[in-house]
Amino acid sequence: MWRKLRKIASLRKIVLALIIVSLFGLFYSISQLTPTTFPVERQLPRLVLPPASECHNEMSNIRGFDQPLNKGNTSQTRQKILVFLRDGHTQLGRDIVTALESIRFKFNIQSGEIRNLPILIDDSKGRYALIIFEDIFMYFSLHQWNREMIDKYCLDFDVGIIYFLRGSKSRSKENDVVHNGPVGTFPLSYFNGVNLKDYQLNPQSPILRIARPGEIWQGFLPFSKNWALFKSDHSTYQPVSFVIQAGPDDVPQGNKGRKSRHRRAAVVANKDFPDAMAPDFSDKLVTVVHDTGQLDGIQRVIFGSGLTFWLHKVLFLDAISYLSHGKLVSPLERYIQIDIDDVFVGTKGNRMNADDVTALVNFQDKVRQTIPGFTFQLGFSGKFIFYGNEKETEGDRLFLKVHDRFAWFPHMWSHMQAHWFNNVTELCSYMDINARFAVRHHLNTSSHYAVAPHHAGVFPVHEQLYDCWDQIWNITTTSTEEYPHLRPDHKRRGFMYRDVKNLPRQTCGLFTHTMILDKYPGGPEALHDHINGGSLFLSFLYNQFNIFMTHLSNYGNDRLAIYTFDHAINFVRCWTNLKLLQVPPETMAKKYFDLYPDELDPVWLNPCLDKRHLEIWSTEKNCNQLPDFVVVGPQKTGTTALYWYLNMHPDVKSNLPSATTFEEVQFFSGKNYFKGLDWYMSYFPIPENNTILFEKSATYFDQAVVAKRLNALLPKKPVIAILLDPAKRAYSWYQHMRSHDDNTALQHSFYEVITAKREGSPQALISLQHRCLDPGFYAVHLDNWLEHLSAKQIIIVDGDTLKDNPVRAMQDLQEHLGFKSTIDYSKLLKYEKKKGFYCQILKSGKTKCLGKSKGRQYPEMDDQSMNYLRHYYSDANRKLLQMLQSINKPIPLWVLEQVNSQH
Ligand SMILES: Nc1ncnc2c1ncn2[C@@H]1O[C@H](COP(=O)(O)OS(=O)(=O)O)[C@@H](OP(=O)(O)O)[C@H]1O
Repeated sequence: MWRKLRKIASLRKIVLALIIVSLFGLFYSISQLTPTTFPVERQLPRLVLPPASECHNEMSNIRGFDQPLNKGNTSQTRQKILVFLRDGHTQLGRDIVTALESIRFKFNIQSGEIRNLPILIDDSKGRYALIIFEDIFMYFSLHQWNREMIDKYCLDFDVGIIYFLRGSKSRSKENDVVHNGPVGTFPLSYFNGVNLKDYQLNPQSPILRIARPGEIWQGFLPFSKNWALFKSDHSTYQPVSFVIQAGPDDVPQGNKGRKSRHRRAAVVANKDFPDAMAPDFSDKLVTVVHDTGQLDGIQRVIFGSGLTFWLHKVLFLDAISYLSHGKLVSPLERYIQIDIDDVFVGTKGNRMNADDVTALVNFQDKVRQTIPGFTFQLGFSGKFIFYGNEKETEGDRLFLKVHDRFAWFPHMWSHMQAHWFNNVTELCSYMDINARFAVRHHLNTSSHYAVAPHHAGVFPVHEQLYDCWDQIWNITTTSTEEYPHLRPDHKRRGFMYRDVKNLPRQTCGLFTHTMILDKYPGGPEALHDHINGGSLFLSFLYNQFNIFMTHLSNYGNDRLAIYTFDHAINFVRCWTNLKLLQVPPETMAKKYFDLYPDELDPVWLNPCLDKRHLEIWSTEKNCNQLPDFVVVGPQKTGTTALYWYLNMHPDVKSNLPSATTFEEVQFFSGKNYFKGLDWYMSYFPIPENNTILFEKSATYFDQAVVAKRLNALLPKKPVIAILLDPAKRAYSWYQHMRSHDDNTALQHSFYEVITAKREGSPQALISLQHRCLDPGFYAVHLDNWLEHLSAKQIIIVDGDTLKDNPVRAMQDLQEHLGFKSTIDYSKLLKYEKKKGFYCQILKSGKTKCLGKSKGRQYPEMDDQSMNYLRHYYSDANRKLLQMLQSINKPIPLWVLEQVNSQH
């Protein structure tokens, strides 16, 4: 009995103990439910793809972030690179340019044989902070005098040089030819013809900044037989990276028949190449070398191959930063935002179920360990909630339950594209339904960020989208990959329109139709390449701000998006010192435009010239409603007369008049540009067949920004500039201001105006002087036009001929413009003695002249002013003559006279 009782008692104890243990366990589990874990609602997650493994180099970050750069004097050089490229378009040349454009370093290219060096110094400042030679032998084949000039420049301005020396491919057409020999006159030799593997960075190299040593890029390095390997006895040379010789087994098999062409590489014994460079790495070969400048004071980095291998792209940026002493440096911070589009959208079977939502939350928590505060931005279209199958409906419910784990941004109520709506009220009402959906479900949309389905409406601009974004959501930030164009992707940029900041969005390689890794376009290898040093990695490398767009379906199925970003973030972490960060979209936009203020102003493009843009442009719009040519001025050269004459042609139609600036739209030059393309197009009629549209705004010619803008919107279209003796033009402007009762012009003689000292004179006087004199530096302005337009596009009209013989001027012009039918202006124009100018012959036989404000009556210019201006413009006119001759343009008689009179 006692025994029984004892047994029962001990059983009770066990049960009690079990209860206590379970309670402890429960308590422990609850206590562990910190925000970084998430209660898993359903077991059996669908994740089949393995997570990324840890880096090998956790302890090896010797210098950590922001290691000090090569110290040197940077105050005497500009932030620009001089690049010497070989003739023709080589892959390496393109890679260099793409890398520089991607990281947005400014550069000047000199290509082909170098006879004369470009100007290196102006105003005693070095024009370049770094020099790059695509081929080191270009440098050695320079005339000694030029080479010495470059060396002296580098010494005087503390400027470094990057060279590329590629093996057989760079210098000979033969493949697999073993070359070896000295590297020019440097105490350095090279050889190639060896298959290589296992790329490794030298942790001791001071060049490394973005590149983080410690990992080994294992395996065979494709095309490495062409890589040059360096040897030297001199301690000025230090290795930046190492490789080792691959054995025959390391060569990839059956790789598109490549193997058959491989000759067995002769084993290169290290002793054959006495080497002071890498005593501790005796089995290693050096393919990127740093000349520390011990010999001649010039620091150099020499790449033994091109930039095809991804790590060389990283080292290239590091070499630029190091050799320019940090003058050309990209910050280490990389801001990341990952948008998930189409939340609640998607066909049955392609949406996320509850497990996927859980996996997403858990992944977000994991990313937060690397990127503090990382939060996915979810773009929703409320209409389709609960449209999935049962499990997906559960997923939707869980999304709503854990809504506060994410940031939310509006997409469109039913994933509609903004440009389908020309009626703004209708568009806004759809947005409003989505807004009410967000309120109902407490979705946090406080980021003032939105993304338009298919980018529609953002660029090309659909005003209605901006209206409704403002009205319904108070949107301040968006992102698109369509500005200025989708491709090339490294040239995507940001812009601001109607106070909405548009950030460039990057492509991450996940598509709506890609569901699983096995079916990834190009196979899983393609995605892995993309992550491991390929385009996704390069996006992190080159862009300080990365907004990636992904889709809901990529987080269901095999959760390819989680896999992709897990591995991509890990790869960046392991191989670079880049610091991954996240800030809210508005803050990101602010940071972006603080860094790239030049991008704030949009540049309008013709939507019809980009297929993708045309697809997301309202069908009610018509690109034919744009001018076929533009008269650009300058002011007071007879532009109104020309405008009037052109309008007399039955096929030619000008823009409609403006309420404020009359016959001129003045779009490209001032504030009107920010009113957008629709505004500009509204000034043109929809042309009939054969109609030729044109615009004239005399303010365009001398405003530097116009050429770029005009050519962006109207590429290849002709522009017409009228050149009149700049002295006469200046005087005409002065008289124009007097007749407009301008106080300064009334109070000062012309001579006083043009000779006023720029220091100490009243602002109004200086301003009047500028407007009189500056447009007359025709060569300077033309030079700017020629930077953006071809010489063929520019038509020069002689202002004197236009005034004194408009019949001839108009005949010439019609021919230049290639009009199908030309008209005879002698039947339309007649010199009117009383007016002193040509006037239009009316049907009645009477004449009609331009109004009083054109062809004014005023006294002739005084001799003193005339002599002053002759001298003032003498250089400018001589340059104009040279420029017109060099671009094969007819020379106005007055230019010849002015220049000849100087002799
Ligand atoms: N046919 C005809 N009728 C009237 N005026 C003519 C004509 N042809 C050329 N000109 C010259 O045009 C000068 C005015 O130039 P713009 O029209 O370019 O001036 S503006 O910039 O638009 O204000 C104007 O300058 P002013 O003489 O100073 O008034 C004229 O010299």
